[in-house]
Amino acid sequence: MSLLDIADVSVRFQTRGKPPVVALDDVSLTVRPDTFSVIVGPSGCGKSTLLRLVAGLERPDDGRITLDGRPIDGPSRERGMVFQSYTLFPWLTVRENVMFGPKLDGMSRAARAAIADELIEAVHLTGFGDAYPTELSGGMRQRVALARALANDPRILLMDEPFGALDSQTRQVMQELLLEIWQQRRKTVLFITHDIDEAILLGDEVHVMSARPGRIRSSMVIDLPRPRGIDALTTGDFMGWKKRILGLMHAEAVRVAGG
Ligand SMILES: Nc1ncnc2c1ncn2[C@@H]1O[C@H](COP(=O)(O)OP(=O)(O)OP(=O)(O)O)[C@@H](O)[C@H]1O
Repeated sequence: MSLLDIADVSVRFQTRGKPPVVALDDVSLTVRPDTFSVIVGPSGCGKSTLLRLVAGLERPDDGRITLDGRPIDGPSRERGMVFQSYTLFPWLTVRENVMFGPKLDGMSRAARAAIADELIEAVHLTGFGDAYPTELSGGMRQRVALARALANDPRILLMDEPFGALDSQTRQVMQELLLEIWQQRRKTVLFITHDIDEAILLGDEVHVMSARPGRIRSSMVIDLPRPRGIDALTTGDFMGWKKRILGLMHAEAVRVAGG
């Protein structure tokens, strides 16, 4: 049983005076409810394009995408987004940013304040509710973005390289936080990264994409035990998965380089 169904999807971008860019070529994948799925692939393979389709920000040229059996025909807060460059509303405080969706839904002040308190605590930002985004570090802003997406109680969380702009230490802290939140809430997540460690650490399923035109090259179920933490990175099983995915990515890089 799948929640998200991506079936035979292709995307071509028209470019002036040149042949169209085939960003995605016949991509199919399914995401089961309450699972964490990761798409990993080289730069330019179409990862962001795929996520933008699911977000409803773009439409496929061929194929179809359904959530709960219903076609996706535009953005909706049932699909929460956390992107690398996702900007918070700078004129709103942390608390107001988190409460933004529930307020649009007409939720009472008390109910949305309760949601904001709970989520601000869940992302370890207790005490920062009245701060403005400009007063926060990059990692803290991404925590707010995550809390804001969760406040809408989305059917699926779409994350496009959300930690890509962070330094490696902050990135690990964010990965642990996301693992903790996922363990507690079991949201369905579709996460994009080009970082193999991140993909294995977070994912129940990892889909490896080929270089352009983007296709799903291989899909695997990562059976590392949960709950997971950063210490999983050094286990033998982790290394086994890493070797396998590195091999796939390397073969792809060689193919593209014409080797
Ligand atoms: N609007 C557009 N017009 C023309 N080409 C585009 C457009 N958007 C994306 N592309 C091209 O489609 C391909 C896939 O882009 P996409 O951003 O989805 O890749 P990606 O895997 O997310 O890359 P990265 O990891 O570098 O962010 C790239 O070659 C890109 O240049």
